[in-house]
Amino acid sequence: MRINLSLYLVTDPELCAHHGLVETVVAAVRGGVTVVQLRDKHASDDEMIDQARRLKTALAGSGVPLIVNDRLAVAVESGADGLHIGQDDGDVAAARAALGEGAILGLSVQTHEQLKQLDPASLDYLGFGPVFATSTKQDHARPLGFAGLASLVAASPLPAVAIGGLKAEHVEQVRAAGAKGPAVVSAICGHPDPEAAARAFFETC
Ligand SMILES: Cc1ncc(COP(=O)(O)OP(=O)(O)O)c(N)n1
Ligand SMILES: Cc1nc(C(=O)O)sc1CCOP(=O)(O)O
Ligand SMILES: [Mg+2]
Repeated sequence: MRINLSLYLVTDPELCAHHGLVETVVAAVRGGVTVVQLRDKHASDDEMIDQARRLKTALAGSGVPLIVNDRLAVAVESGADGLHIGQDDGDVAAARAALGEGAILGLSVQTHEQLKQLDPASLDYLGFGPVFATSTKQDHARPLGFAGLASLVAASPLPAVAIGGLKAEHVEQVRAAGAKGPAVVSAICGHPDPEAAARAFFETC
């Protein structure tokens, strides 16, 4: 499925708590976010299904798809538009079979080895990271830098976003490396004004 990867928001429960999850996402979409991923490592499946349904309702008519992080059952049960999984989050083919052809399926990639092993026919996009070290994800891989990112993008059979420590000031380098756009947590969710924070990613282009 075609997906606009210009500015990809990944939510964080603590950072979104200030304004509220739905309010933060709606503001960020007003600011130009084109994809939203619901990521919550501690919520139960039922809590996450409820959050996903509330976000789907809030995003209705915006054209912005809702992706669920990690949890295939939550993505299917909530009626989300897709799923994002990492290298250890389960089988891509099984996820595609459960989601159906019309859903969006993304995969995290850190190395060329992983790129060679993936099946592009089952996937819609890739997430390359981290570009920089970030305190948002404690167990992240070794930072790629922009040179490492460019090298992965050049070998990628699929469109990709870059993630990890990215701020508005990095947009040009992200695009110059060949990624479709940045995927961002703290620079938007942790900002006092998520709408303005999202908009800033387009003003630097
Ligand atoms: C867009 C995007 N890219 C990469 C990731 C990281 O996924 P993963 O490696 O599975 O790590 P967790 O997010 O599950 O901690 C992502 N979530 N989104
Ligand atoms: C969710 C996630 N995945 C990463 C990866 O490298 O795969 S880095 C990351 C967190 C990115 O948060 P921030 O924008 O606040 O740096
Ligand atoms: Mg994961």
